Amino acid sequence: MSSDASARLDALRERIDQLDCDILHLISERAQCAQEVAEVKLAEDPATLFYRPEREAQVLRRIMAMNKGPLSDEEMARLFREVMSACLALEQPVKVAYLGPEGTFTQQAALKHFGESAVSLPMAAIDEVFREVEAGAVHYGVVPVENSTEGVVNHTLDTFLESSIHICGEVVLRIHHHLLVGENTRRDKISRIYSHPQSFAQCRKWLDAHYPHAERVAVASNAEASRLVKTEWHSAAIAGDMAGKLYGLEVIADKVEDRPDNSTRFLIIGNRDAPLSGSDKTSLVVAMRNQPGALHDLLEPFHRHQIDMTRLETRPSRSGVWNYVFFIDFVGHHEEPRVAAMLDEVRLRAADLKVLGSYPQGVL
Ligand SMILES: C=C(O[C@@H]1C=C(C(=O)O)C=C[C@H]1O)C(=O)O
Repeated sequence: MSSDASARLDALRERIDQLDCDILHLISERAQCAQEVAEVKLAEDPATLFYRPEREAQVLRRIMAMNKGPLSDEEMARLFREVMSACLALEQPVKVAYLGPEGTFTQQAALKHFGESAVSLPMAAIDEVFREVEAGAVHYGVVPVENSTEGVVNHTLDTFLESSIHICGEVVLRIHHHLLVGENTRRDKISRIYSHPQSFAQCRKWLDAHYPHAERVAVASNAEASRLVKTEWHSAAIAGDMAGKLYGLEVIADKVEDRPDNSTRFLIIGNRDAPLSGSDKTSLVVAMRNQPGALHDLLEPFHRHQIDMTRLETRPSRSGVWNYVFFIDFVGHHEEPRVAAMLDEVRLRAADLKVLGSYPQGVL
């Protein structure tokens, strides 16, 4: 290296050392503020929840709005996500149950939403996640609710019908699937592929084109698929990064999902509603009587109050009273007067109406 370049490098590194020192002090000062916030919250209410979804969403949105680069808004928000996660852990580490096992996309969604300092616990089934939250064994739960390619996760919606749980957040994850093998796999002899049925469905065309003769074996999770591959020389798995890393598998074809925009939406469930964050969504379940015009009656107030509906799902009723059950997501918070007025009208027309929760729109 020339002496000029070497001198420049030294100067830049000295500057970086100084900046790191400043960042360190600023992060520590921020963490102290968070500790004081905890004291204020406790003094107000001994049963307080330290985690505040609406405030976290506001912090991240503000950071993204202020960011001028060179790091992207998403990258900057991801860094601040971790700073907040660590600050919250000083107040109280947040405990989160997710649909396991370890290595699932739901775990990845939990990490994306709560950061690395959260304590996350894998559950074997969606109802178990609900139960843990209801019982107060964890603060929050994370469950998948819809995939852009494969549609809704019916089991999650059905569980809401029988639960008093609130939705207090959403997180959307881009889903990339890879074809993975173990160190003993004979790559030219792959005759069996393991994966979760949803993942098979999301990679159907790719598999038809590249492995038309391999047997497709559906298993309970992509993590389980990855585990099985370790023990067989003629098998591969379709799974995501986390599951592959967990079992030390190697990617032999990456991003094999049929649609490049393949993404899954997850819900954060808890025992309390989230206050207004300024950019919110609401989820409802509505039962209508079995009579002509019922769907029109339900939708008309949304139209008149100009409320933006983002999803409408119909599920078969599980009791005689609820003939039609509709799950509806829309933009707005139930505390906004315009939304409250619309809800009052729908309530009069419906056999039953339950607000599952108003929550900040996914930021990351
Ligand atoms: C510091 C607070 O508590 C938690 C930590 C936050 C943060 O680090 O910015 C934000 C919201 C809370 O989850 C707060 O409520 O302001």
